[in-house]
Amino acid sequence: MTASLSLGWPAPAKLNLFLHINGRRPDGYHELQTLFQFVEHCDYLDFKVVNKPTLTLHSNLAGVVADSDNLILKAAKSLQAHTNCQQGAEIWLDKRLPMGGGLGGGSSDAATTLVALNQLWGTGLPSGELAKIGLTLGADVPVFINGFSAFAEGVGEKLINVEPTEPWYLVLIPQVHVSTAEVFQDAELPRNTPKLDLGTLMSSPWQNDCQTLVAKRHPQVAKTLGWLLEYAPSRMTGTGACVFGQFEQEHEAKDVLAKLPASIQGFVAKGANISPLTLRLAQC
Ligand SMILES: C[C@@](CO)(OP(=O)(O)O)[C@H](O)COP(=O)(O)OP(=O)(O)OC[C@H]1O[C@@H](n2ccc(N)nc2=O)[C@H](O)[C@@H]1O
Ligand SMILES: Nc1ncnc2c1ncn2[C@@H]1O[C@H](COP(=O)(O)OP(=O)(O)O)[C@@H](O)[C@H]1O
Repeated sequence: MTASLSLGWPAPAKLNLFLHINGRRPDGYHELQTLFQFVEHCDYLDFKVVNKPTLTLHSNLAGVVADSDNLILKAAKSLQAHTNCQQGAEIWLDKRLPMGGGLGGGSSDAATTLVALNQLWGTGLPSGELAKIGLTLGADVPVFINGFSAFAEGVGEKLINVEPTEPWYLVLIPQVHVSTAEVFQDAELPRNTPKLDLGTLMSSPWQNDCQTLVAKRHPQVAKTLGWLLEYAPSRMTGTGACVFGQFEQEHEAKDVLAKLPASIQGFVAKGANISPLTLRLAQC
């Protein structure tokens, strides 16, 4: 290990505890009201700062690094461009979160890269500036930079910190890919949930406006959600495909995980209002 190696930067998953679609903007994007909470199940990134502006990414999953569109490299390049930074980095990604499952892993990796390199390069951008850069990479990046559970409006960039309870979750991963773009293009997607104030939303039953449609288009999602609903209040996160059930105690969630048919994968993790990324940054 050398002094320039900085290890164990977490990139947590998020859940959308509710997700309402309030309308469609002229540019085609949808106006949302959603509640984000982190879960203590993370990708991990290690960084080695180098004194030239090269960026290299290694990963335990070959497919992740092969893609030059990788959000980690995009995030690092954007930070270099915004700050004129002449330093670079060698980055190692330990990918543990399923990709494209509505858990926000790619956005979280991007946020962790921005926060960590801003610290390690000494570029000193305030987190509001990092969030603006993050938003150009993905709608969910700002909430991961914000680092606190948040109610979000717009396309997800207007954030108000909130403190929902921190239950244990059993998250199930249906083996099907759900395209976010396809969900938002679907004619049957309900788009007219009225905008409500935060107090009303927090005290009303929580729902995901994409869930009925995604369950109809992807029987695997319907089957997995149906199974989980036998044991706990459960919903889909984001545009799917992952679903989560909520439990008061860790052992209750683990007992249900133990009953999971071999054909479905899942994990148990605690909800967290303070992001593990924020806690890691505080150690610097
Ligand atoms: C809806 C959420 C809730 O967390 O879904 P998940 O991705 O987590 O499942 C996110 O905000 C998703 O944000 P993000 O993941 O950045 O979306 P993108 O991949 O950029 O979106 C793919 C496509 O979906 C459509 N799209 C996306 C977000 C939005 N608010 N309105 C849209 O209409 C756009 O056509 C866009 O080109
Ligand atoms: N570092 C990354 N990790 C995961 N996905 C990435 C990454 N960089 C780019 N992507 C792309 O982003 C897409 C969305 O990934 P992810 O954030 O995990 O899902 P979701 O938006 O459904 O929560 C992936 O299908 C992949 O093509």
